[in-house]
Amino acid sequence: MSSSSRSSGGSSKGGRSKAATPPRGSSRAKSGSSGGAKGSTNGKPNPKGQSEVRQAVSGREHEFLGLVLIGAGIVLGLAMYLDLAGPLGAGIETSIGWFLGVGRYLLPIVLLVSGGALVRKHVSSSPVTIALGWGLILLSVLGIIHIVRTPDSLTTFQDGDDVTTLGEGAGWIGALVGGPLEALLAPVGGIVVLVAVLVGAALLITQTSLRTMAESASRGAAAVARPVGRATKKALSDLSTLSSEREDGERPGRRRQRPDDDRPSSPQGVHGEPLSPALYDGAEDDADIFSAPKSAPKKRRKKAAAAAASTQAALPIDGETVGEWVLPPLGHLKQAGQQAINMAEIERRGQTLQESLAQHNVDTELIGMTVGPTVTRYELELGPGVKVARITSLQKDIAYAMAATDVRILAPIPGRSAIGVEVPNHQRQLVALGDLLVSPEAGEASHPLEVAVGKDIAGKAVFLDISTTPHLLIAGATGAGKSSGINCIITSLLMRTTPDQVRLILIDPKQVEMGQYQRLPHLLTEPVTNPKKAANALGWAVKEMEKRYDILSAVGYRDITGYNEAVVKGEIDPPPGVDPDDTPYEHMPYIVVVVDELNDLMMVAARDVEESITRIAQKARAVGIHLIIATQRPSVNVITGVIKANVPARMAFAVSSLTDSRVILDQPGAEKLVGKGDMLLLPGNSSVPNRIQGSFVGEDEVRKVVKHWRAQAPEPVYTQNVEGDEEGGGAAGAAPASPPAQQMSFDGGAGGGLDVTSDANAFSAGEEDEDAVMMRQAMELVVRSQLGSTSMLQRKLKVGFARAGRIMDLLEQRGVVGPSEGSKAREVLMTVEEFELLQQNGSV
Ligand SMILES: Nc1ncnc2c1ncn2[C@@H]1O[C@H](COP(=O)(O)OP(=O)(O)OP(=O)(O)O)[C@@H](O)[C@H]1O
Repeated sequence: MSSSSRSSGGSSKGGRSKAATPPRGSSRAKSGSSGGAKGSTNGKPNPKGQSEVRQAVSGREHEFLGLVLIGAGIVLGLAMYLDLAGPLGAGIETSIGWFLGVGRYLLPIVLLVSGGALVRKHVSSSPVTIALGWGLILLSVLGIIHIVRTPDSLTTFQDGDDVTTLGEGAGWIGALVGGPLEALLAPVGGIVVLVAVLVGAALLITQTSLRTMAESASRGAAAVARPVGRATKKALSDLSTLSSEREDGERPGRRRQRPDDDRPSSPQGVHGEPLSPALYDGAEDDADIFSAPKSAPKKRRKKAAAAAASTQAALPIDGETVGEWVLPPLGHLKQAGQQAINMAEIERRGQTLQESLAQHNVDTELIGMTVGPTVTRYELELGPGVKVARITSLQKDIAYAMAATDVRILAPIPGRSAIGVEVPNHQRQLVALGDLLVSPEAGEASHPLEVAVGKDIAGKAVFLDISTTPHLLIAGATGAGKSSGINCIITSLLMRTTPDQVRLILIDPKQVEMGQYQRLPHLLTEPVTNPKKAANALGWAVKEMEKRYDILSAVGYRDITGYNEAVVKGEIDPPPGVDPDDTPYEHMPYIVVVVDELNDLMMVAARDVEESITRIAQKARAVGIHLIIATQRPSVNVITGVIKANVPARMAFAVSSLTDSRVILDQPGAEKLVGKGDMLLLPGNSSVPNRIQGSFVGEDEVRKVVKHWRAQAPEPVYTQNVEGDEEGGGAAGAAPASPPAQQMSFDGGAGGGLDVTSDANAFSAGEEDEDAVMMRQAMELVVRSQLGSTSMLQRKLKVGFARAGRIMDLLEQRGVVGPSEGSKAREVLMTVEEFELLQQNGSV
């Protein structure tokens, strides 16, 4: 939304250049007028005073205009609603009434809302667009009122009483708009046209797409409809109860007795106790609004998935429900919204650039300007015979003339006959992660691993698909914005994906950056801070990669996408000799390994770390394991040739030297960046870096998102031995602490324990007692919650996904749950009563 308006406000490509590029003459004229600010006069009276006023107001015009509108709205409101604005107010009301009829009562509200929006800068359009939009809304509303309230509208022009009629209808304006339309298209046709204009005007003001508006409208309608529906349902059921009580004399008594009734026909348990399963621990209470499956559904054989869906639908949050999880609502993230751009100053600087080049005898023409959040790119066309190198040699002079610390020159802009000069803006715009996630580009991002990165120079939101990247190297000097960038990537993943889709390993030798993500259900292990253990974690990822390859090759799939689709469709064909009942082929989530400060790892275990990174980088893409590695020391010791060769995508934040830029990007540029999230992004499939202002997410926002996830899974279930121990070594091939295959396997549903060569029976002799207890617990959990969900078992029993999957299979064999339904929860076939009967018989 904002991106489009900004790029139109600035400039971008064809039309943009025309709109934003002042013709030489006109720019000069503007420059001349603002030149007064520099003290140059042209003999006209008092130019200095004028320019001082203009400077004082410059960039804050919207505030002043907003205040005027608010003032007018208050005065009109006093006159119209309270009759408190004296004779002048009454006179104004009468005159406005002639024109607008009853529509006048809307006017104070429109003025207050527009004024407030202007003052708060919550506008995504120019004042002209807003005025036009509101004007059209007013006209169409008046037209509609006229058609609805004043059927004989056209006759009203002819007799004296009709002035009053118009005043009570939609006024002269309503008559002028609605009358002809009604006469030409009949009332219905006229109303259709006016409603279309109304919607078009709303789109103009909000700068949203029709789709987004329709979605917001349907969300709003749903929010209203839900309580209304519930109230109606309750009223209807009350009515039916009353009528059935009248019909059946015995029933009333029975209903009244229900709380004491021994037969549990409601969500209450036996003896009227609320059905909170004994095995649900106290942590459940922390889950507050999210502990959905607390009350058991009434009916036997009710689909568990439907139960989950219904309980989740009742959650008082707006986040989307995906499987058993609810994504965090967008409201957890702040939005910076549209920020003011001082176009006069931008144009003046463009003129300065052109003039300073002319002073060095370089003939150029300013053909476009693109105002980004951090820098403005001026596009220059060279005069005949002027060499490109002339501009690059004047880099320092240009920076001097523009009073900028440094400028970056694109000579030429790739694919165009133009030179780009990127000059830092005097006033930067904050790019909030929330802005990116509500942008149209976010709607287009469909892959779980598409993460929000920032805004490009045209103000367009940029998403990076880590699945295709497939590994990312982030480098930059200290304070340049690496950690903020990583936080945005992680938070973006947390906002858009569930733990069933993406799992994380966070490696944080700096110890301060990732503590906030502790106890997230997405984590495979708690954030690793010990460099030795971090090397082990990388070694674990290599083993997991190999294991996944084994599984894929055993069942004949080339990559995780095809495999996961087959799992969902139930089309996995196990190899000969493997019993599919014993070996549950589970959905494999993506695994993203984030390393914040590679240097600290390289100092401890350079060889092991390099070997692991290289092996993952070479092969892991197909099995859904991706690396994001950051370092503030972009030296060749840290980013070795081997790592560079295997990690093609680069995110370069500001660095201190050209050499550092070459190490990261294999080209200069990063040394010209201005810090605080200003970056060059090489997505891996191109050698032309894209300049982007990285997004920012505050600690409080991250806390809210993390809290949201923790509430859904109060007890983190970490995979054992991901980090091994300090002595365990971290070599890719060496198993840290040599855990048994069962424990080493990935527990997050990735087919861990799906080692087709291992004994698939989860319950070996030595574990029998423990397993019997666990089976009992699992059965009770599933029956009491009526939710046949493997990941619920995983969470509640604190076991890996593979183990939970096997327990579920045994529950199926015992007739407690139905067969697997892909990613959906299984049907629960046993009722609480049946379970309790079994308990009483001692069969469980
Ligand atoms: N995208 C951004 N937008 C606005 N400000 C930012 C952005 N990124 C970083 N900053 C500012 O820069 C400061 C330093 O950023 P950050 O901690 O991410 O740097 P870093 O490169 O990780 O540094 P170090 O390597 O020392 O940890 C932040 O506290 C923040 O104020």
